[in-house]
Amino acid sequence: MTLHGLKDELTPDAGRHLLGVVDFTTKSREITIDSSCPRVSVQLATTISDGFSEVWTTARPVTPGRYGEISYAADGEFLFCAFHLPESHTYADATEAAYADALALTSSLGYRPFRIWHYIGSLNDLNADGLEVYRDFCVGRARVLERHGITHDMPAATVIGAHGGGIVCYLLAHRSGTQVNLENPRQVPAYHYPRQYGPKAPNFARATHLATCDGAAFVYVSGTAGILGHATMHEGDVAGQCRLALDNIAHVIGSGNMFAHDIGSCEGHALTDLSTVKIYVRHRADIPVVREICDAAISGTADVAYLNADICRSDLLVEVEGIVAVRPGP
Ligand SMILES: O=C(O)C1=C[C@@H](O)[C@H](O)C=C1
Ligand SMILES: CC(=O)C(=O)O
Repeated sequence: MTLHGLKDELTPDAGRHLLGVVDFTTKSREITIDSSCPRVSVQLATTISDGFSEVWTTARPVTPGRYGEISYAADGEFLFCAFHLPESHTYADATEAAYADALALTSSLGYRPFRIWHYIGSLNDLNADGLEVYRDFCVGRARVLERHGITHDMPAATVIGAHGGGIVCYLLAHRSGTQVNLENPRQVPAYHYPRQYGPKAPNFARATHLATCDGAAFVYVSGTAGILGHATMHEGDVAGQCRLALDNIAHVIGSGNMFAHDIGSCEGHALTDLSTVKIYVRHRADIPVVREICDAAISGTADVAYLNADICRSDLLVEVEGIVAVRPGP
């Protein structure tokens, strides 16, 4: 399974099969299952030309399906699934129900999630009860994880604002790979964040290393911001936050952290090893500054997308996620 890339076209390479397609586009649409896999839309492009598709492919034939509100496709080793919650006055209950279905689906089919993305409209606005929408989402997610006894072992994740359209969640899961969820010694684990950030802490790893059954290996880096410990740093300074976010990623994927998590040959990776990067910038006017900093740090051959989006704390101005292809698969 691999990320075919951030593409304008969906044609997979010869011998590959579509597992899941995520359209970053200008309007929210219901999830469809066309041809063989779910097609998800995230309302995060300002113009059609800004849009792109995140295309996940696999070497094995894919079988699509639905489980309650969850659309999915699986090839026997990898699974892509997604759900869309319509705009609502509050989200905790609907998040709890949909997350429960997603975890029930993956575990009933014998898959383990290794990367999760969530895109949430009005992320920093207050819900009908006066709670920030992101914190409302975290309450719903926490209820399910606490019921499943999942306290520390969620994989890499991203929660980012969308330009509308309720909540879109999609995830990747595997059956027989070797998964190690990574933390960053310079940051408090999200699941230990103090209550000043919300009634229920977020729950995700800073990154996930996956060695697949096919001999490939990847590091999936969570949405990463300018946070040290649990505190936002460089308030009001988008360049400072961007440099710290990149430094946090460099620490997470570096040799010291690989060694600390007993991963393989403990080889480390650098920002120039990131092959696919999505960069989220709160203020559109800040994109040029962020682009100058990131383009200088990331390889010129990487697939990079810059998106104007809200971020899960109102004092955060930029967030970066990425993938390192440690060993390519078949
Ligand atoms: O709540 C999350 O899962 C999460 C929030 C942000 O810190 C970042 O996008 C990563 C994950
Ligand atoms: C807020 C954020 O980006 C984090 O918890 O990493």
